Amino acid sequence: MALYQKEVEMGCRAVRLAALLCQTVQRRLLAEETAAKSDKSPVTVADYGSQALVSWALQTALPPGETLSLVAEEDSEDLRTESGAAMLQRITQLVNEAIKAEDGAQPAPGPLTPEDVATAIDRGLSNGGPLGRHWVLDPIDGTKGFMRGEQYAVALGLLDEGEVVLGILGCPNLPMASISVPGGVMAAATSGQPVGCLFAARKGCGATVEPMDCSLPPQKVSVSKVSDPAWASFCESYESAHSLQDLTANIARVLGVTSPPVRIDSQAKYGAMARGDAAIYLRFPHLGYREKIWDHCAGAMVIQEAGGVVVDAAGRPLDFSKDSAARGTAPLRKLHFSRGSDIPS
Ligand SMILES: Nc1ncnc2c1ncn2[C@@H]1O[C@H](COP(=O)(O)O)[C@@H](O)[C@H]1OP(=O)(O)O
Ligand SMILES: [Mg+2]
Ligand SMILES: [Mg+2]
Ligand SMILES: [Mg+2]
Repeated sequence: MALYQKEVEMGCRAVRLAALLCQTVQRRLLAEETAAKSDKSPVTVADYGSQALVSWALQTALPPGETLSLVAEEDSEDLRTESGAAMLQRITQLVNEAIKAEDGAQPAPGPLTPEDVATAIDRGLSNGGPLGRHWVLDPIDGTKGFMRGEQYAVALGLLDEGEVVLGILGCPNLPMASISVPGGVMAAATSGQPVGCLFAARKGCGATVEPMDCSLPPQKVSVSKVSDPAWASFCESYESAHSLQDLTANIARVLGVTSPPVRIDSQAKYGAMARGDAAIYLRFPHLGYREKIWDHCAGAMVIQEAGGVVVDAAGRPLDFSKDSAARGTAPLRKLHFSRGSDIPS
């Protein structure tokens, strides 16, 4: 079997399963399904449920005795408090429903308990690092977009000896049709093509996209061939709190970019760019914010395998292998992306 083929299959199944749960929650998003973490960022039952499902699916796909190493965004601390108990119950119910919907059966030896779900979530507490294999997960990247009913991604990468070897992006609300059309996402969503994309990239093997609903086979994707910035479109965060939009507007102006920025949430931007919907992604977080490896690992791999380049503001490649006590952090304070290295930093 081709290198990492089994891992791609494991990862795609895990991401599809998680996306199923996210779609269920997004359809009936209720106030009580949302909470605020200690850093004040929002978290929903779907963030936790998605992480529990990916962790459970990956662990059960490993040979008996092999332990999963997972670096993931969420942990069960708040769910284990008295006030978190009801949320944990709800997550457990959603997780079991998603497993049943996929398989038509509950897992042996029976439905997962709240304790099983909390344990699955906490499997994401690995520190990662340069040795061995580590899966890297953002169970919902773009939680704010998810809560608005817009774009988000289930983002799963795999590090092997410090190198990213797999990237899988489930984007349940991204249309299969290009969004670089007048009317953008809304127009693409009503074009008759399916909505919901699964991007997968394996080191040295290129990147593919297929509909989340499996209605078409995977097809190869490649980044935009536009080399003149005057014809390039650039994308950035929808949330101005996540990136310095004044700065990116200035950079775009200096480059001669004429079209307005495409603003969508999450690593869905990397997916859209991998198939050429935009040519440049500029991201400059506000001072003091530290990017996490799960926010870029899968997306950067998809872009690289689609022929693009992802670098930090100094033009250096991103390093996802730092083993850190402050889990998951990587030296990505400022990030920009382009097909070449011609953007001033
Ligand atoms: N203050 C912040 N600055 C930059 N990025 C942030 C900030 N707060 C959250 N994020 C992360 O930004 C990403 C959203 O990307 P975008 O801004 O491109 O839509 C997510 O990874 C989100 O985390 P989360 O995974 O919790 O949603
Ligand atoms: Mg978050
Ligand atoms: Mg994120
Ligand atoms: Mg997240």
